[in-house]
Amino acid sequence: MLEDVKIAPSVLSADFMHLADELADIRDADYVHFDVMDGHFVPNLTFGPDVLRAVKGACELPVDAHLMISNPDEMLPSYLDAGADLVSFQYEATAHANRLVALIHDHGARASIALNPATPVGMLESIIDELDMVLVMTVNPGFGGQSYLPSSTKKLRQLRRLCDEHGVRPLIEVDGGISARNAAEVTCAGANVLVAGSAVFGVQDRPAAIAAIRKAGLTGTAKKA
Ligand SMILES: O=C(CO)[C@H](O)[C@H](O)COP(=O)(O)O
Ligand SMILES: [Co+2]
Repeated sequence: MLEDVKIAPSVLSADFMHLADELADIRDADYVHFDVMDGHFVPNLTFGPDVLRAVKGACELPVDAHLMISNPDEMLPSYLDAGADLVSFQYEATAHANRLVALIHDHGARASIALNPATPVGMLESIIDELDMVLVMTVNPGFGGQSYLPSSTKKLRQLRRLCDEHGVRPLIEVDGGISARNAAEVTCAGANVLVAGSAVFGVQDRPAAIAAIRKAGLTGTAKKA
């Protein structure tokens, strides 16, 4: 059976002055990707829990919160209370990954760990069975509009192998530099949730951009099957 490909446009690249209209434009997507940056873990600052709550109220898509923050242990509850449906925290930002995964599950949300490009997938060996998703950063986090790091493709295959060895099938999300041009490459390597910021919000026709990325991604899925 062919695997589905989910599209998660990142509001990092949206027009913040017209966020409600921007969200209406991506209703064909599967998630809204919400990048939280704190100016410490990454050299950029974006939005907090109140904006997440507003986004949640203005759109019907599940909110896929990506926390690029140094203190997820302290801040995670605020994002869960604000309505995040799926939460990724960065592996590099905590010594208590298991505790955070349990906290997310206790709130009824889905739990994910994000790996920076320099963090090997082997770090997930002892926790992979507990995860609903793994987010593979395909650029160094902090900014939209960067180019896909080619080494990510091999890493996705390694992650797929790790999941196979454990007999688990978490979602595999790729984030950074994804477009219709490389969607097939990443899905063929194992990704099934594609974050796209500039490739969606950087063009006029967002529904067409989402459809093009999905179509290209499905081509890669078919090759893998
Ligand atoms: O987490 C992120 C950056 O740290 C963003 O989700 C990502 O960069 C999306 O933007 P683009 O598709 O333009 O690369
Ligand atoms: Co992100």
